[in-house]
Amino acid sequence: MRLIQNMSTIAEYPSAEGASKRVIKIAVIGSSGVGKTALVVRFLTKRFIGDYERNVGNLYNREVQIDGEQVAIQVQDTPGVEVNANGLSCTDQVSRSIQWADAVVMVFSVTDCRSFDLIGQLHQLVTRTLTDRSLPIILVANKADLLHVRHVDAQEGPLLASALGCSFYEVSASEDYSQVHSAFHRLCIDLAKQQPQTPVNAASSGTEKKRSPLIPRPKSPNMQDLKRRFKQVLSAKVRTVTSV
Ligand SMILES: Nc1nc2c(ncn2[C@@H]2O[C@H](COP(=O)(O)OP(=O)(O)OP(=O)(O)O)[C@@H](O)[C@H]2O)c(=O)[nH]1
Repeated sequence: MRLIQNMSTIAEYPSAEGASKRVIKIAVIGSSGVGKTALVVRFLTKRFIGDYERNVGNLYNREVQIDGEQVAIQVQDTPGVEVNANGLSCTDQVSRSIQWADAVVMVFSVTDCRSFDLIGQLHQLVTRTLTDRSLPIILVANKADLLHVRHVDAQEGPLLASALGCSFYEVSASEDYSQVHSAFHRLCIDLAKQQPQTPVNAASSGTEKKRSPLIPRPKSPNMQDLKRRFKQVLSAKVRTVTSV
């Protein structure tokens, strides 16, 4: 897989106001060649780059606007899962990504029945991996532009998604940015609503907390004394002037 030059890798996301940015972590899983990398890059850069090397698992970082708020998105592009004699391949790496993620995007290609047939097992892998929590999962059917080599009927995707309790999106990473954007964007909106924003000062900076303006600063006794004496001198002068 080719690394995209204009994507930033950001470790922390402090904003100017001192509050940490929301970080949304998404794992993208599916068979090899279904267009996982193409989808991730399309969502994050708006560009379709058709020629990728086989993905071994790359993490993409990007800041995007969600409902007017600047949000840091991290997307883990996982290696393509295949069925082999021992079951599913790459399950360790994919399971780690699922554990790390706040949401999972399961992808199949409408041109590849095997990628569609694998979705049930991938969904089981997600639920087996997450024994203590559940997370939002969406099902994405990619390569909708390839009508002449379509092998998965249009109604099969939505049926499977509703059986698994997922939202469903049919998209073409190559032809339609808006479809890809709306699938990921919807997921990000739902996640952003779920996650509370934590102030960076309290959580990680180690710097002293800002004093609340409601709590009065303790006054220096010397300053108070000086002010009192200054007032006394002034009122004595006023008395002197009026008595003349
Ligand atoms: N026509 C068409 N081709 C696509 C689309 N999305 C991806 N492709 C092509 O499908 C091939 C595989 O895309 P990748 O994004 O590398 O797929 P992947 O799932 O990341 O594959 P692995 O890295 O092997 O796991 C590439 O040649 C892409 O150009 C699409 O929406 N339409």
